[in-house]
Amino acid sequence: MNRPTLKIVLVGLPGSGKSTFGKKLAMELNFAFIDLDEYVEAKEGKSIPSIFYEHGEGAFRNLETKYLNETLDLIEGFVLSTGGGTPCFNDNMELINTKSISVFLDIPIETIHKRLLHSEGDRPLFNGLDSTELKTKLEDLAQIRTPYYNQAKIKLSGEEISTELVLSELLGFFKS
Ligand SMILES: Nc1ncnc2c1ncn2[C@@H]1O[C@H](COP(=O)(O)OP(=O)(O)O)[C@@H](O)[C@H]1O
Ligand SMILES: O=C(O)C1=C[C@@H](OP(=O)(O)O)[C@@H](O)[C@H](O)C1
Ligand SMILES: [Mg+2]
Repeated sequence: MNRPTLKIVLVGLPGSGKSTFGKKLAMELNFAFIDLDEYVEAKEGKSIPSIFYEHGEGAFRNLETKYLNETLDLIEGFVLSTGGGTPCFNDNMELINTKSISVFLDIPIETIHKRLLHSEGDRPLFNGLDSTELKTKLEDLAQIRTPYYNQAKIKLSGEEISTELVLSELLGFFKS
């Protein structure tokens, strides 16, 4: 059987579930899965937090763009989960839209806030924030970043996103 060539790129706020849902979507569609943060970490041999803390956010953004280009140029299809900031720097959203079908996971901030309060792992943007500060930071990020996310070809709004919903939106996208 021929391998799929469709490239699906998930965008959205940190905590919207891009990494978790992307892996599930790829598995259910039998597509390859790439998480851009994991790809950067594997290529650089460093964790995202250590890149942030040792070299600064600017250095991370340059690496993110470099590896976004590299992954988008892969020949075979895939589901790619980006980082929350990926679409918002270095004209990355334009690049994503030129080379893939972009999908915005538009999850309510309250849901994201709850998820991140219970989530493990080091997220440099939220390091050391209490619950109230985290909520404010998420609201600030949403205000700045939503105009970028809204450029996605498909927008999925709600608390729970399913593979069926993605497939039905993809069908609508290709028919229109
Ligand atoms: N549908 C979901 N329901 C409940 N918790 C979720 C769901 N999707 C993701 N999470 C949790 O939310 C946190 C952020 O998810 P993650 O996939 O890392 O998001 P992102 O990659 O967008 O930052 C993780 O702790 C994850 O387990
Ligand atoms: O929103 C951001 O700027 C970031 C989000 C993270 O990815 P997730 O959205 O997968 O958490 C990661 O790329 C990095 O910590 C920066
Ligand atoms: Mg992620």
